[in-house]
Amino acid sequence: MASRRRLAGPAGVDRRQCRIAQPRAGAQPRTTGRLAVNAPVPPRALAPAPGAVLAVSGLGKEYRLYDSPRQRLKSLLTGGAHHRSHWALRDVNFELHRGQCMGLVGDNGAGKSSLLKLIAGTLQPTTGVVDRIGRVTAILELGAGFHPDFSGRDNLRFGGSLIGIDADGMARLEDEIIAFSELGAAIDRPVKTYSSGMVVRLAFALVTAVEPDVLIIDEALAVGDQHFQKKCVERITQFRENGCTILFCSHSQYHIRQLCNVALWLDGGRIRAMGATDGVLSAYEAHVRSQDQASAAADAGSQVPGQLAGLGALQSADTPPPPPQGSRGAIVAVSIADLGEGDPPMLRSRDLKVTVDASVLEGEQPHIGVMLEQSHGVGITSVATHVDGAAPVSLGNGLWRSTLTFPQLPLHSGQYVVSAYLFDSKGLVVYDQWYQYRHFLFDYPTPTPGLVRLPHSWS
Ligand SMILES: Nc1ncnc2c1ncn2[C@@H]1O[C@H](COP(=O)(O)OP(=O)(O)OP(=O)(O)O)[C@@H](O)[C@H]1O
Repeated sequence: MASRRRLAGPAGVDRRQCRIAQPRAGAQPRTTGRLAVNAPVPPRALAPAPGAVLAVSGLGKEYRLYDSPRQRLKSLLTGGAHHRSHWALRDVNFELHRGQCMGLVGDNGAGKSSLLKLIAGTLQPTTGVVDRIGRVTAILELGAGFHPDFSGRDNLRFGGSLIGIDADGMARLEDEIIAFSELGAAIDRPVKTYSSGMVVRLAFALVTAVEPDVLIIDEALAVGDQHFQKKCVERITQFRENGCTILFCSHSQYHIRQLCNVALWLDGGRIRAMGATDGVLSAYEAHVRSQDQASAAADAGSQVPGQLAGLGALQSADTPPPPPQGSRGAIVAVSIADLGEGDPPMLRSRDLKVTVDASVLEGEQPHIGVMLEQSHGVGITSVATHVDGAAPVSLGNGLWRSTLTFPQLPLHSGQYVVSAYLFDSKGLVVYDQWYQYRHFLFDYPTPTPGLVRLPHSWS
């Protein structure tokens, strides 16, 4: 079922040993459409190392920018260079093995989507190679490949053929795909009558109907309602447990921490860090915080020192945020016991006791998480009921409560902030979050340098 065809939206390629670009030593630039394909000799072996299912070597992507359509036409007709060059990716190298799940993070414009499209094969590299083994399925622009005048069912058959599901395969899978999409009778209506959520459900159900060897997901969890998100995360988790290799790009650090064992941070088209998820995300979060503080300082005017401006911006978050739209649950209150007066208030107790109240739809069993940070954004700890084998207590009428206690809070004097999270029953989907909601001061009588007071002994 090898196929070189591409679906403009959800894309899939079913190939054994699929290679996107073959570099030739000393090759002259070859022009295909607008893209010059001139892959220099990559720094490493071309074939993935034993056990690797994906190898990216010396990968680069140049976009050509024209000032006007006229310049573009002139360039095509004369072959001359009438463009400005923008390198979205430069010299990207990594390998992924079977069962690895890699989260991709980076600022807007860092090159994440370009990298995923190059790996999926919907974009050609300017330099370097991508070597892949087995069936590669990409969930990029969900639903973009559907024809609006055809019914959902017709689109399934057409779209399925593009990702390597033949007529017999589709006959076997159709019922399951329609059931997952929950479209019911609407499956026989033209796609142009669907809401965007319905299109997304159909597209996700189709492209994940057959488990791939490599699954590429670009922000798929950001679309659709929470019920759909939950089903997506469960399916992705199942694939991961079965040994599928996953590349997952998301602005949700929570989902990356949940799903991925390695992470890659792209910065200005280059790899800034790659390795165990926690280390890479911590470094990336510190970078995001320093950017936030710099822009808060700029907003607050030059008379406010940088860090104080950042704190001011964080404290204004003490107003409860509105519940997320179409939500299956929402946090309704977050309180800290024994707070004094002042802004921020002083914690009068030695213990930190945080109570989170949440409301969820009937039949839901939620979980609750709490994150504690220094107020200028240095993380201290995150805990959650599902991780600790605990559960919130039902107060009736869909209301739930968890109280978290840190006895003898082992921190030094300083200003701290609490964030609260509401999760689904498996701790996979974030229903609601009150990020950096409650600030407080803590006073420890003996001033010593450091972040925490760890239990310790001398000998
Ligand atoms: N078709 C294109 N033509 C020209 N420039 C492009 C094109 N697609 C992307 N770019 C540029 O390449 C850079 C990387 O874009 P890309 O979409 O890969 O980044 P990203 O990390 O996915 O960003 P975001 O998080 O905002 O989606 C950006 O500067 C972008 O403007």
